[in-house]
Amino acid sequence: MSQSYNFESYPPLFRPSPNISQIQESDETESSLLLDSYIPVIDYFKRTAPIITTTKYQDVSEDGNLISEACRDWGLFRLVNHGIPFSLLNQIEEHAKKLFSLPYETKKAFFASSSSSNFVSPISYFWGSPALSPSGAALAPKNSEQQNNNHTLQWMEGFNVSLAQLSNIHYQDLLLETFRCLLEEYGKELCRLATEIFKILGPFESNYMSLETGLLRVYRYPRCLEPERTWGIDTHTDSSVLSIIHQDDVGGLQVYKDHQWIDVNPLPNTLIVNIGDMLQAMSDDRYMSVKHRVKVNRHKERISIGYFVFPDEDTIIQSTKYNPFSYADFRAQVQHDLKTLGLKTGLQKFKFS
Ligand SMILES: O=C(O)CCC(=O)C(=O)O
Ligand SMILES: [Fe+2]
Repeated sequence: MSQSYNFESYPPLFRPSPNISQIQESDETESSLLLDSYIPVIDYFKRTAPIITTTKYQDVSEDGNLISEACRDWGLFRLVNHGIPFSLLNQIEEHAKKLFSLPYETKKAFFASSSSSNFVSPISYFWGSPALSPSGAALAPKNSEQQNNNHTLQWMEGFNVSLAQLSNIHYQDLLLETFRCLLEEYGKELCRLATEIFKILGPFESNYMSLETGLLRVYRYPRCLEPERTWGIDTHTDSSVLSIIHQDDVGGLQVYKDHQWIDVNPLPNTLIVNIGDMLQAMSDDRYMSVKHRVKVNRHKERISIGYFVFPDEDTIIQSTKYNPFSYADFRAQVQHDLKTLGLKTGLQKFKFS
């Protein structure tokens, strides 16, 4: 069943233009390829179990374990039995829905940092592009709120949450303060998971992943009248070491594998773990950062929560495949590419020629 629209809460570019008099409700159903049943599912309690024989993993190395095989084959896996209470995930989702349904102007104002009072909000609001400047400011089109003249516009809005700064402040508003506490708790859980997974995939230098850099992204992908012409998030790889995603039951995430796009259909109480570009480089391409994208939906909005963790920004990453670089170098390159080309070229720029 379709949800009702709440256009006031949408960034202006996401509202239908006045000359569309009627919202078309179509009956089309997406054909799902069912290939997602091949995506590796790891039980957290059996995470380091060696793979003996399965039809999916023919080429098992001697030190093979479930997680490293999945990261080598797919660059992504589903994690079940992760120990994060279902109720915590539900509550974050519920609070996020309430916040996203506030008027657009209120959301912008709620999370704005104030230079007069030196207040820097650890939570910022953004829309139209997942890319932010290093200071956390949104890169969404600034002067085009009434007109869609930006072909890179992506159909999403979100809250960007710096975990290192989240415990430094308390919001006066009860909804915001509860949201902050829930995110703080969730952040701790994800630090625990990321640390464990990083250890299993290593050994790596300890500075190659710095929990201090951890951030959460809480996304809403609003309903879209033309889902075939728009992406929630277009094809990309994550710049992180690791990314851990929780999605609601709407679906839309797709992963690229063996020349085809596969729906990562939602499974209850399951997290999705992605390899990012940094882990690809530090593992000498043993693990690959996986291409993925997010579709939008005509009938339902979608909520997802991503955790992203990066290397210490000045640590030099040594690799047999890439020129030595720091995460700060990589991020500067990405910002430059986004500004000049409108897309991220990523690790390619650092590869030994
Ligand atoms: O919303 C999702 O499922 C994925 C988000 C994502 O790919 C990202 O933030 O990099
Ligand atoms: Fe991503």
